[in-house]
Amino acid sequence: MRSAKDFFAPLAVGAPAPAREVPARPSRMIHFFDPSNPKMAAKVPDMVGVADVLLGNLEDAVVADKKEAAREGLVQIAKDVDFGEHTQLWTRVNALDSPWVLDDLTTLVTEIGDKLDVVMVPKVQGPEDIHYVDRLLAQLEAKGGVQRPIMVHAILETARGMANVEAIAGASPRMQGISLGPADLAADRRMKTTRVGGGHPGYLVRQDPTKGADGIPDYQGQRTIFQQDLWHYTIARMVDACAMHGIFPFYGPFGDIKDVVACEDQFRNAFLLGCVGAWSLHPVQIDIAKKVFSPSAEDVAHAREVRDAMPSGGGAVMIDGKMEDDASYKQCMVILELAERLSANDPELAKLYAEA
Ligand SMILES: CC(C)(COP(=O)(O)OP(=O)(O)OC[C@H]1O[C@@H](n2cnc3c(N)ncnc32)[C@H](O)[C@@H]1OP(=O)(O)O)[C@@H](O)C(=O)NCCC(=O)NCCSC(=O)C[C@H](O)C(=O)O
Ligand SMILES: [Mg+2]
Repeated sequence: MRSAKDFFAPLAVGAPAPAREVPARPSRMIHFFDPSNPKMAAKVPDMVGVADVLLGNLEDAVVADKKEAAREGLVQIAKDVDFGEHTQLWTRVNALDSPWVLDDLTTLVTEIGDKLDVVMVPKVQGPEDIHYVDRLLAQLEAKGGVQRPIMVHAILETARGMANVEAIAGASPRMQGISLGPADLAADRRMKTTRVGGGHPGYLVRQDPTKGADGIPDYQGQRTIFQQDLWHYTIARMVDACAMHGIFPFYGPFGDIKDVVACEDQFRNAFLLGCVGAWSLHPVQIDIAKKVFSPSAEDVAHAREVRDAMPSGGGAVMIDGKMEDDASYKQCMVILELAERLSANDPELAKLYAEA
């Protein structure tokens, strides 16, 4: 076991010291692009300032014979594009049991380490996977002369990873956050779904049958059905693990690109449960995430009203017929801090909130 005293010591001589706090930068959407796809790659410069996070994906969705092209493409994009102050550059490397990941990490950290904010690691099974990446990143940072520590983001997409989620969240000061990977997790759990995220019409609760005049339930009569959220338990547990360790939880992909309504619902459920962002797979999902993961003007106005009515943050007051106290004050402060952080990057939001 590592001593708590050593937790913030670099894991290689010459590597930058680990971050003591996770940088709280707006990350409402992690926008995936395939760096080996010339059309997508060409769009990256125009997405700077539009997406909070641009992620060069090297793993699933990139076929085996394009793995090297994707890696080299990402290096070129990172060298050519100025990502500015408000857009982060992330990558998703190949899985730790794949033949590509060692070259992914070696190439990316030594060639573009100073431009990479976060490395997303898929199919993380336990804290041992994070320890491996942590040490390797430190060695490569030292070798490449990288000046600030690259953060690590784990994807929760195996039953074992799920069982170890708290240990994964706390495995290293590099841990920036965790995303739900619903497609791989469903397969690993042997769930009987075939989708990439979202709900399922078969996962439902049905209203009780009404009784006829004879008191006998009418099993064949009209009954409302309520579709349930397949991901509630998983997201809630991931959110708790992240909150416990001061890192950020994210919903992952929503594969039905055309169903922008259900995508917005899925993202909003995650936002309300505590997630700070979601993945966008197609440009159309960027605006959905931006809308959902930014607090509404009404919520910001209400949060301000509560804060102003309780300057000490304590006591109990009535606002619009509802009791507000220390606990609702704290929730309001979560909304206000997020609004402030987003406003610093987004003048339109700043104006909206100022006028709220
Ligand atoms: C889903 C897509 C395959 C759809 O692509 P396409 O059919 O080309 O869509 P459009 O015709 O509507 O595209 C219009 C133009 O926009 C460009 N485009 C599309 N997607 C992107 C993008 N992500 N970034 C930038 N530009 C994009 C197209 O090239 C078109 O350009 P033009 O012709 O010049 O107008 C495609 O969107 C896609 O491949 N998306 C990414 C998929 C991905 O990354 N998947 C992996 C993440 S999900 C996952 O791994 C599962 C998870 O791990 C889990 O286990 O749950
Ligand atoms: Mg996956």
